[in-house]
Amino acid sequence: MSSEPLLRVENLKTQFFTEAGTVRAVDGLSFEVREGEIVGLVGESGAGKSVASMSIMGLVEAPGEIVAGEITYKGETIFGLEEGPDGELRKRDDALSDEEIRTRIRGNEIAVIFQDPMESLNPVFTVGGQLREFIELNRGLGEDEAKAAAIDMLREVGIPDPEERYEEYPHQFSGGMRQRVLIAMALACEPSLIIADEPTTALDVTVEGQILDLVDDLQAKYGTSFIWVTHDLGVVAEICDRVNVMYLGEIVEQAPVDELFYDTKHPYTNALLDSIPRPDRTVTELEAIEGVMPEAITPPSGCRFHPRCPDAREVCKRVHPEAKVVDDAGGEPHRAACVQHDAFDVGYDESPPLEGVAGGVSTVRDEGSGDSGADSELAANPTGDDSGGGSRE
Ligand SMILES: Nc1ncnc2c1ncn2[C@@H]1O[C@H](COP(=O)(O)OP(=O)(O)OP(=O)(O)O)[C@@H](O)[C@H]1O
Ligand code: NI
Repeated sequence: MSSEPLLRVENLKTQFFTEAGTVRAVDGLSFEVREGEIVGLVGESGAGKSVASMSIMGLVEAPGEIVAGEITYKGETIFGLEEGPDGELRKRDDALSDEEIRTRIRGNEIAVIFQDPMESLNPVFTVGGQLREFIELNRGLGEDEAKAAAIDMLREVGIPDPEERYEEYPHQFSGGMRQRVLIAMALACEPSLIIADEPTTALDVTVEGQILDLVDDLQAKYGTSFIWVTHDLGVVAEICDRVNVMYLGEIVEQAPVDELFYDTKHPYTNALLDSIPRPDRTVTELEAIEGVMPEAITPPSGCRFHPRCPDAREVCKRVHPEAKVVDDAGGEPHRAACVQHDAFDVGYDESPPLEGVAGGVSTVRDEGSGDSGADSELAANPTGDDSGGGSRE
């Protein structure tokens, strides 16, 4: 690869030290974002998408901690660990300080948009006032200039009558309009990267579609890169260039968006695809993925998806696969963490199918079967019982 990516995340591990145990929320994440790209982070609730986003922003709070990995942004190390003289982990000398991240990176270089605009907007101040103040602080503009810039931004994100709306309070805006305000705020400092954490999840589909179109337009105009966090592959299809599918803190598949949809390499991605609405299927045919995602405190041995995987074999209980290149998609690596691919060579083909788990059961349940015995069994005891002999690292 000739040019350095905008953001590079390598082997990132973020854990929460709770009374119940250590939550391995992000467990060895590696991906990159190139200039002008929209990169998806997709997976079910609890996959670690938000914790990954917070880690990149330097916003992980106790009892959470980044325990491994390196994050590089524009060639600069914004996070990195090394072993100190007593073997303890400490921040590397060349990594930015918290102060530098707060003043130089957050907002100016990397901005974030969260799902709930009411958490980011103060209900007692006008929308315009908040946007103006943000621009004043971050761009060093005077009050009048900042106000003009704020009104321009409101217009830019498609808010009608921006001069009048400037004087209104957040509760006077609809959900979609509030989300547009947050996009305006994120764009206001012309950051190179915006991390959007499910910003359209709470909106109805029509409004969601409008916001996605807006982001597409703004992305083309400003060349801003995005990390788009979502549980919805439909959203991914609409705006992402490349996708990372996450399961229990790990990336299980990584590919350009068309490759992911048309040449899916991981059974979990397949299951996610089966669970999105499609015009050719009725609602009763549409099914959620069987079972529930296990807790990140005690992830299953071997492949973490094996207790829910229709393709699982004995070997999947033992071998923990790291995502490997399984296909070359026109010069773009297509990675998957599944031992059924030749790249793994651990004897998947000879390994007997697993009994008592999802092996051989279709991901799409029969209509009306509801919570049948078989399904509940799949959901039960997802951690399995063989903790010995695993090559989990
Ligand atoms: N403050 C915390 N303390 C303990 N565990 C936490 C904390 N924050 C997150 N976790 C755990 O980290 C894991 C990953 O959570 P995260 O919020 O990143 O998931 P997510 O993929 O963003 O899910 P969602 O789609 O629900 O937003 C989960 O198991 C969650 O319970
Ligand atoms: Ni989240």
